Amino acid sequence: MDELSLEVRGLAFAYPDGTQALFGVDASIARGERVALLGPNGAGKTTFVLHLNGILAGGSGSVKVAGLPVDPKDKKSLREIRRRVGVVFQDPDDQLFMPTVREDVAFGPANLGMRGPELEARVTAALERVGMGHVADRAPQHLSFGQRRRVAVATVLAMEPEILVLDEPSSNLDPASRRELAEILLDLDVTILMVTHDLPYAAQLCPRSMIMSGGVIAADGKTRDLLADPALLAEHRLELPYGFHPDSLPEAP
Ligand SMILES: Nc1ncnc2c1ncn2[C@@H]1O[C@H](COP(=O)(O)OP(=O)(O)OP(=O)(O)O)[C@@H](O)[C@H]1O
Repeated sequence: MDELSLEVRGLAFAYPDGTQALFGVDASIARGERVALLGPNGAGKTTFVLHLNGILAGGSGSVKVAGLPVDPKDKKSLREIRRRVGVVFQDPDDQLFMPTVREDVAFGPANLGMRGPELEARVTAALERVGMGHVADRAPQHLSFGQRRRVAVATVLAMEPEILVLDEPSSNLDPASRRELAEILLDLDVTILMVTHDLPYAAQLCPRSMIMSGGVIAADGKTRDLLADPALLAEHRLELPYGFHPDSLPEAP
């Protein structure tokens, strides 16, 4: 098995209207790393993430997930790529559409052909990892936003992904739900790429961060070092919350 969960080389992409969003992105993430992807609005973060499972393609460069190239023309390998790259979207309602939580979490593995006790065990394990076993028989739309986000994480974990990609995981969460999700994520034994504008969350969860700006990776290093560099932050329109000092946090584990 490849030691890299993700390897991106020279990724460039323009939308059909001609907007060039990525200008040659190079990025590698080792298995088991937790990395934050930071950057101002319009930097190209979403465009980048949509290339990781082949939703966007057609530019130049390459993306490999655990050594397997993302090739949208190869339907069989794309299926495997979509199992390996688990994307948790910002809005859980984009991810939850079945009558019960259990069916939502079972949907992906069932699609891969899993049935019976094996499927049940997979669903139970995924829900337990996010502390949501007790809502398995409830309707997703009757859960709180924070609960729905956790269930959305479970739907992805049920696929046993190589890399968990989280788009703004802390958005719309109250402080307690935000902290509880951080504890859950820190406990997972999976490679994580987290797109976020929440710099303290990046500092808490991700030892390493990449700053995307103007369609390239403008900086890549220890989260604490990047956040302690006011000139770098200002250059890329990143701002720490009022009163927040990166030195006040222990380094992410
Ligand atoms: N469907 C589209 N068609 C044309 N241009 C697009 C499209 N989607 C995004 N863009 C452009 O591509 C660039 C990168 O946008 P992208 O959404 O990837 O940035 P982002 O870093 O995710 O921003 P945000 O933090 O606001 O989510 C921007 O210039 C944006 O206007």
